[in-house]
Amino acid sequence: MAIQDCCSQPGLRPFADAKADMLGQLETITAAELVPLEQALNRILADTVTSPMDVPAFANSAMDGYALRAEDASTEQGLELIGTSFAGHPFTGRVEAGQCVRIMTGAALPLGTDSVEMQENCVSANNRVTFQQPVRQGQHVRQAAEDVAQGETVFQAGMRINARVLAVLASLGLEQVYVRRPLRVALLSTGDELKRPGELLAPGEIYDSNRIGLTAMLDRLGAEITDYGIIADDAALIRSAFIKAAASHDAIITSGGVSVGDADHTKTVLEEVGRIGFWKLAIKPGKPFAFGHIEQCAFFGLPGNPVSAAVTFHLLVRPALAKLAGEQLTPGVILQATALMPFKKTPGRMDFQRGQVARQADGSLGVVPAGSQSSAVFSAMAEANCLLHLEQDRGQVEKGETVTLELIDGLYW
Ligand SMILES: Nc1nc2c(c(=O)[nH]1)N[C@H]1C(S)=C(S)[C@@H](COP(=O)(O)OP(=O)(O)OC[C@H]3O[C@@H](n4cnc5c(N)ncnc54)[C@H](O)[C@@H]3O)O[C@H]1N2
Ligand code: MOO
Repeated sequence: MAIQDCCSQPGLRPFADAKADMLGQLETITAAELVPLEQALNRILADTVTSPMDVPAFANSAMDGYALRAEDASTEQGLELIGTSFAGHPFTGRVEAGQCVRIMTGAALPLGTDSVEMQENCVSANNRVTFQQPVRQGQHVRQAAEDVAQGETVFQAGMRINARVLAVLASLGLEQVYVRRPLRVALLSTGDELKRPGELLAPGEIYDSNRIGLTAMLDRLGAEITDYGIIADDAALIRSAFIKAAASHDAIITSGGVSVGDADHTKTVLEEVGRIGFWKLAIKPGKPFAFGHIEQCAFFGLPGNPVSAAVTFHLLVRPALAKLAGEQLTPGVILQATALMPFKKTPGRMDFQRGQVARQADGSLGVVPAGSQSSAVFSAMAEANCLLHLEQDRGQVEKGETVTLELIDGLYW
């Protein structure tokens, strides 16, 4: 008989249901601004991007060699060399039958030619070039509009501008781009026990690690962060911080104080000054996660346990911020792998255990736990490269069973 999970409780909200409910309650900001490309990295496109031009704008060579008419390549006495086309300095004349032009990679294809042969396959002497093999029509030519055609939709609104997108925007000649304004996010840690790294710890105190980790993730997502620091476990202080932050932010993110202890005020204050969307989910880690609103400001109360805070940020806050920002979120990479060791689990909560996945000698994917699965052990989290998605009703995973997992390496955290 399965041992009952000590922390499973009836009435916890299933993850998928809560997430869908949350996303349904969030409204996307509408404000957009025109920014120079130099400032557009990591911003969200507010508009569809259509190309103002063909890219490339002209047919050009993919090789250093000779431009010719393909059918002329077999001419025994070779072709007359009549000029050179450099990138940025096209050959301006017209090439007639029996003639060719020296051409460099990226140089415009001269009028009258249709193909390029790389110089390694040519012999050039006394202003004549002979070709050692037949030339296929159009070979080594990058045709106009081969990359992007004028008027073509290149990117949809909602795309996050990464370095690759930025380079494409530049290739279209765009100097500026319409993006949504950054989200304004207020961040705070609650807890009498918290000190900033560098401060001396009194007995019973610990360092606030959640805030710097959450700041780093929010930074990577391009949010404008207001750091409210550490707020003591005092309902009045928490209340005034929430009210102040709600007036000028799109979202408030807190960590700690969402459970049921005597010093846990976050959820109670949220109920008082705002509205709770939900509290307590059938997930592990992160059960006491609280979502709601204060006025128009979205509220995300993350549990204090560091692993719970990071995992619920990824599972819930990340998609919520995408909805607020109008970002089309690219789905995570979900894979199946074989458990190379058992993963302890009891039915009751969907469990996002931290794992290390790697390709095995036989080519299959195998996964092992990334150290302790305690939600207080963050060092194991730092070693993980994946999150297992173990269904709510599933029990212990035995060695050899297949599990679903999500890659987390290389993301924003
Ligand atoms: N009777 C019950 N107790 C608890 C339950 C429950 O259902 N019934 N749930 C447990 C679960 S699950 C979690 S998760 C935690 C969440 O608690 P809180 O959100 O109220 O967080 P705190 O109690 O304030 O802190 C928990 C833990 O994390 C440390 N912490 C807090 N903030 C930070 C920070 N910024 N950086 C680093 N570490 C932090 C804190 O010192 C505590 O050790 O509740 C369980 N209890
Ligand atoms: O939900 Mo808590 O995060 O299990 O420790």
